[in-house]
Amino acid sequence: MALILRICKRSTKTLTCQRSRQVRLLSNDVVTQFQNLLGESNVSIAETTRQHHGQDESPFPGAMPDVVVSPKNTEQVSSVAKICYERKLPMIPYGTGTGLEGGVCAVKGGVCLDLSQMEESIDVNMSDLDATVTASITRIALNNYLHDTGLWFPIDPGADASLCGMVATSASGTTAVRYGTMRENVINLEVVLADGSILHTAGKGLHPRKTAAGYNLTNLFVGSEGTLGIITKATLRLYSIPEKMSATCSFPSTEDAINSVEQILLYNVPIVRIEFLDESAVDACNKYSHLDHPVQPMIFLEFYGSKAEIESQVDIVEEVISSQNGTELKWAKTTEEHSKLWKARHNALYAAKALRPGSKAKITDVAVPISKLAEILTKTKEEIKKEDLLCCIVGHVGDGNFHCLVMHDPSNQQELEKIEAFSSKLAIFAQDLGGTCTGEHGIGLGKMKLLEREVGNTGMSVMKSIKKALDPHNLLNPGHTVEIKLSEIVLSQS
Ligand SMILES: Cc1cc2c(cc1C)N(C[C@H](O)[C@H](O)[C@H](O)COP(=O)(O)OP(=O)(O)OC[C@H]1O[C@@H](n3cnc4c(N)ncnc43)[C@H](O)[C@@H]1O)c1[nH]c(=O)[nH]c(=O)c1N2
Ligand SMILES: CC(C)CC(=O)C(=O)O
Ligand SMILES: [Mn+2]
Repeated sequence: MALILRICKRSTKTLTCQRSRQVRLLSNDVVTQFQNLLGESNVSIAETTRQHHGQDESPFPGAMPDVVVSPKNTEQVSSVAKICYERKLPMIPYGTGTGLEGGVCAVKGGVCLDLSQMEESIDVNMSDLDATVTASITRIALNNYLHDTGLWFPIDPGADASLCGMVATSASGTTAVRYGTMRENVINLEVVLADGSILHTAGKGLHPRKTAAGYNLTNLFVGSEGTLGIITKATLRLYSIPEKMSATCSFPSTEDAINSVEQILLYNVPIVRIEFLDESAVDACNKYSHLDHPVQPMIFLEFYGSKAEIESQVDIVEEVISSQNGTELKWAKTTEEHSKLWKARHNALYAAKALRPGSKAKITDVAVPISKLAEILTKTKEEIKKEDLLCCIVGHVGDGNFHCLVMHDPSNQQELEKIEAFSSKLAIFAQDLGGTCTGEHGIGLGKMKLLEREVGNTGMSVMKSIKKALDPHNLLNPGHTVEIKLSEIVLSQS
């Protein structure tokens, strides 16, 4: 037991001095081994490269890996994993670094596998409405490729993330209310496991629309945040590109806006996007994206379908919003206006940060059952006022999911503590209302305790058993999501 305690203490120290850590975990011969395998230009120990790969778009301070390798195909990923497994080196998969929960921060050093340099391949089955992509393909690249086919992949987190990274974080975004999240849209995955073996979660080369064959291994990897395997290929559902129209509507209060959303959903209107912005978010977007909306709570809506279908949806929506004191729908009349509207929504993060130049944004991500949305938003607004926070709220309210963007000075400890407390309180509100601490951004570095609170001891112990079964040496993205401690590894091996 004494030995175990000593090991744990040392590992904590390594963690806290990550940023200034000079001594690398790697010996030169490992670097040479990677160079022989991948070619010199695909292995980097340059500080700027390591820094870039140890940081995502979250406010977490980055943590550099010891080396960044750029495998070109699945076999090379597998060979890298075999080396890491043999030498017990941490492996951190890197997609495009747009994550918002510190997922790529190499908190225990190790080998970053930059998958953006993998050979690009998109294999489309038009008649089956699916496509298989390699890990370097981003969602915009896929949609550009598909453009002339009349098909698209609709899951839209705003950022041009890699599709396999979106699988890894279980991403969603503005269109989930109609198309679901990554969870509902992945058919099969190719995954390199910790020891380098290659798994096809739904069987090699298979792409059925449904399956009841054994455990759902595909979904096990959705939201696994690099901690269970390295996703090298994903087979995804495609849809036909519909006709679309967008509009906006302002409300005197948040409650009126949210009541409208609830009713629109209850009337079963097949809305494709229904996004909420509070008055601070409207103000920020007006300034940043040169819009002129009244500074009041708003919803942005998008309708898909034929002219007649859209008309019948709009009839219901107009009736609902007028009963909730909403303004008349203001339509985006041209393609440019349509793009400008959604671009402004997707740039909400940058708009919010511009309210306080030089600030960072703490981003919350709770989701609650729709019936509790008005209640949690009211409580959240009260907290924001009480704590005097500079905060914008945006939300995929059709899914009961919203984000507070709280601007702060990361060097101001007092401010940081206040914001962390606000963020935890909000997550606990959500859980107590039957919701979750993360609708789409993941657990990453900051929400492990909240995950425990959410799934309970038994849930946690099942998650840890899965982690131990697939990654017995805790090499895959250690320090994130579901952590098995050194003591548990030592005990389980003795
Ligand atoms: C402005 C803006 C707006 C948004 C968002 C970001 C930004 C910058 N996001 C978050 C982000 O786009 C989302 O988390 C992506 O899924 C991350 O994909 P990357 O390829 O960038 O993964 P990134 O490289 O950031 O990695 C994220 C995590 O996944 C792991 N990972 C990456 N690729 C992997 C692979 N091939 N195999 C195994 N593990 C892998 C990493 O190890 C890490 O833990 C978001 N998200 C969302 O859901 N809804 C939204 O609305 C938004 N909006
Ligand atoms: C920075 C976040 C607010 C990004 C996001 O999830 C969104 O814009 O919906
Ligand atoms: Mn979002």
